[in-house]
Amino acid sequence: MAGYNLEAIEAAPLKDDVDIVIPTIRSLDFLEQWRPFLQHYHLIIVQDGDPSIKIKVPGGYDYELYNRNDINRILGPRANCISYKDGGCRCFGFMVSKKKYIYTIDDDCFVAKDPSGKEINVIAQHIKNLETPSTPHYFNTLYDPFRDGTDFVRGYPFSLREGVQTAISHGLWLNIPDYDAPTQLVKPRERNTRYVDAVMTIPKGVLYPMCGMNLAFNRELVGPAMYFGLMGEGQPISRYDDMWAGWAAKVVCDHLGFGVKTGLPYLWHSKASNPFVNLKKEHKGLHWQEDMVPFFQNLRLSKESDTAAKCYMELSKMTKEKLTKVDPYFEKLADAMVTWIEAWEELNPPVKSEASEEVNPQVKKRQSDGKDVKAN
Ligand SMILES: O=c1ccn([C@@H]2O[C@H](COP(=O)(O)OP(=O)(O)O[C@H]3O[C@@H](CO)[C@H](O)[C@H]3O)[C@@H](O)[C@H]2O)c(=O)[nH]1
Ligand SMILES: [Mn+2]
Repeated sequence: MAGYNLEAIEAAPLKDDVDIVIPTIRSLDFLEQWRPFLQHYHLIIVQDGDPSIKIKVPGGYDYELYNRNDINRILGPRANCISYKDGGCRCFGFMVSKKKYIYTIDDDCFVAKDPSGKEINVIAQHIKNLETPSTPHYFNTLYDPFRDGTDFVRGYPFSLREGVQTAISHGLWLNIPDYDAPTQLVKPRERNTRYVDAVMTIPKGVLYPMCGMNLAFNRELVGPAMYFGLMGEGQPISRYDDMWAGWAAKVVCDHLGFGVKTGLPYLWHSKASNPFVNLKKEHKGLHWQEDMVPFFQNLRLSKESDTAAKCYMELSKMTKEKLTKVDPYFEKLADAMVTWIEAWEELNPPVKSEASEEVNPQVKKRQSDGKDVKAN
C-alpha cells in the first residue's frame, strides 16, 4: 500500500525544520492573513531596494530581516551575485537558512480556499509533497500514488514503486496566474479559477517553468542549485530569476536522482504587476529562453558531479561555454554562479566524513547503506 500516514505531518508540519523566505520591496501586511499557518515558523525576510526604508514586520512572528546593507556586510565582495531590485534576491535567504526545508512566498500572495471552502494550509501540503517520494521515471495516470485514496495503477512496475526522494514542491495560484508580460497584455482580465486537485511528478528529462511565488524545497538535497540568478538593476534581464533556478535545479535533480512535483497547494495571488513594466524587464528573457531551454535540455552532467554544488559548478562552466554566444551577459552569470557556490559553501561548510573528505550527507547515507539510491 503506497499510502503514507500523512495525518502526523498535517498536525505537526515540521515547524523546526522549515524556514519561510520572503522577498519584499513593498509591505509585509499580507502576513496578517497567514497567521494560522505561518506564525509557527521562523521567517527569513529579504528586503530589496533602499535599505534605509524601515519595513514593519507584523507582531507575533519570529524572524530575521536582511536588507542590502546586511547582504553586503555578510557576503562582502561576493554580495555582487545577489540580485538587486528583483525578487531573485530571495535566494540570499536560502543561503543563510540552516533548516532542511525552505518555503518561499511572495508578499502579494494570500490564503486560498479549496472547492469545499476550506482554507488551504500550503505548508502542510508542501511538506506532504516533500516527505513522500516522486515517480520521475514512469508516469502514474492516477497522479500522486502516495496520496491517501490513490495508488499505483495496473501496469506500474513494482520495481519502480519505491520512487525517489522529492527535492522540490511547486505550488500553484488562483486568481492572478503567473503569465509573462505579452500574455498579461492580451489577457488583462484573465483569472485562474480552476482548482485542479492533483499533485504530479514532473518526469525526468522534462523541464518546467518554475514560479517562485509558492515554492518549497529540500535545502540539503538541492539548495546550492536554487540560485535565482543575477537579475534586476544593472542587468539586461529581470523576472527570469525563478525560471533560471527552475531549469538548473531540475537538471540537477534528474542527474542526482531526486524528484520534482507540481500541483497542490494553491494560494491566492492578488497583485498583477504592471505588464508594461514587466515587458521592459523580461523582454530579453522572452528571446533568450528559446536558447536557454534547449541548453538545459541537451546538457549532460558528469558522474563526478555527485552533489548539487558540484553539479552547479559544472553548470557554470557549461553556461559560459554554450550561452555566451547568445549574449555576453551569460559570461557574467556564469561567474556569478561560481560566486554563489563559494558564498554558499562559506556559510554552509560541507559535512566532513570520517574519511575527512567532504561528502554531501545524502551521498554519505547512500554509501553507508551500501546501496546507491536507485533512480526510479
Ligand atoms: O524589485 C523587486 C520586485 C519584486 N520583489 C518581490 O518579489 C516578489 C514578486 O514580485 P511581484 O509580485 O511584483 O512579481 P509577479 O509578477 O507577481 O511574480 C512573478 O515574478 C517573479 C518575480 O521575479 C515572482 O517570483 C513571480 O511569481 C514580491 O514579494 C516582491 O515584493 C522584490 O523583492 N524586488
Ligand atoms: Mn505577484
